[in-house]
Amino acid sequence: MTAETSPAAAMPVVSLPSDHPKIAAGRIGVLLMNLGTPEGTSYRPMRAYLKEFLSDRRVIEEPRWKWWPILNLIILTTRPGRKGKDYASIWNNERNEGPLKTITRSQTEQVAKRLKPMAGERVIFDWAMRYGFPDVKSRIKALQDQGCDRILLVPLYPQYAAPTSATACDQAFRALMEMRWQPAVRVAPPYHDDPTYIKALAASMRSSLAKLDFDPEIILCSFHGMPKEYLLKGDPYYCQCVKTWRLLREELGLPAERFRLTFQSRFGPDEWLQPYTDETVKALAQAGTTSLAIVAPGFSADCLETLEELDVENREIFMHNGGKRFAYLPCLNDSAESIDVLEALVRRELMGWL
Ligand SMILES: C=CC1=C(C)c2cc3[nH]c(cc4nc(cc5[nH]c(cc1n2)c(C)c5CCC(=O)O)C(CCC(=O)O)=C4C)c(C)c3C=C
Ligand SMILES: [Fe+2]
Ligand SMILES: [Fe+2]
Repeated sequence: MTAETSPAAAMPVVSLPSDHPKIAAGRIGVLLMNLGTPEGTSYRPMRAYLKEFLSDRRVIEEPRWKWWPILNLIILTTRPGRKGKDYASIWNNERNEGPLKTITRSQTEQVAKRLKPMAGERVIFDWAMRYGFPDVKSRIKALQDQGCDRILLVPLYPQYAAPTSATACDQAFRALMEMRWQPAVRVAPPYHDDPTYIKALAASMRSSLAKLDFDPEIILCSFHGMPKEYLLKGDPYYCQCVKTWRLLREELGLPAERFRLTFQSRFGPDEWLQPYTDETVKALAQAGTTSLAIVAPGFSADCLETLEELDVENREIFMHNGGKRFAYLPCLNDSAESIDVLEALVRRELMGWL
């Protein structure tokens, strides 16, 4: 006898109101998140992108009253034009987007393909950008609309930093703040010392080096920089970069003087993590190094900071100061090794959910 038919139950029957919304549930979302890229290379989209990026308190920690005039009256008048030209030189004209977007989309599609046998229809893979589009909020909402009541966030940064990994998660949590029925959320941890990542980097470097017609005297291992103050306040980024560099050096069997750690992309007058990539390139060339290669293991995908800053600007610095042969070794991008890394990470972090 069920509760509904029991004589004791002159009690009300449990039923949903007819206008109760039908909410899909039972699926799992995996959201790969990278930094972002402008929507175009002309002044307006460049300005919009830089304004969103450089207004983020995770990126620039200066007090608002101090930063607002610098950003709005100085940086946003000159930088959009100058950086727009740089973006134009690396732009994917076929798709009309920055390479970071093209590569992140491809990484997501390939990880989804690899995990299909395990994930079936239950797991939905998607990707988002912290600044610009597709934005994190709308993709989280889209996952929820498709029935994802569990979401794994995957910041595509091997080394954790507040201005990258944390701000991507902040944006995801802002989306959750607007939800009545929040999905359960997991965040993939940094993978700076994951053996799959180190082995993938070593394999990729060996194959890129084998294609060169010279054996570089020195290889720079260049990471994106950040203000030194962030390290002193407790950001683990620097230490994780150092560990990646050490493990990669050991994996490649290179001595420290031949495989050197540097930090690029300094912005503003404050001291950033040292040694600086551009100053090291110049000093090496001036001291007589004639052949140099640069690799950037902190970027999961090639972007402005690698294709333009390293392969164009730093190449020029090296050549103008007496260097003869220069090579930029590409990021893992959407190579099979890169997908090995992401597949292992996602598999591990989905444990217990699937
Ligand atoms: C000004 C402060 C910045 C901090 C701190 C910072 C940290 C940081 N950034 C990356 C990865 C990327 N940064 C990229 C571009 C970029 N970075 C900054 C500033 C800071 N980054 C700016 C202003 C820009 C835009 C370009 C420019 O105007 O110079 C990119 C490339 C995006 C693309 O579309 O190609 C990446 C990737 C990391 C890992 C990091 C860590 C501390
Ligand atoms: Fe940056
Ligand atoms: Fe840069």
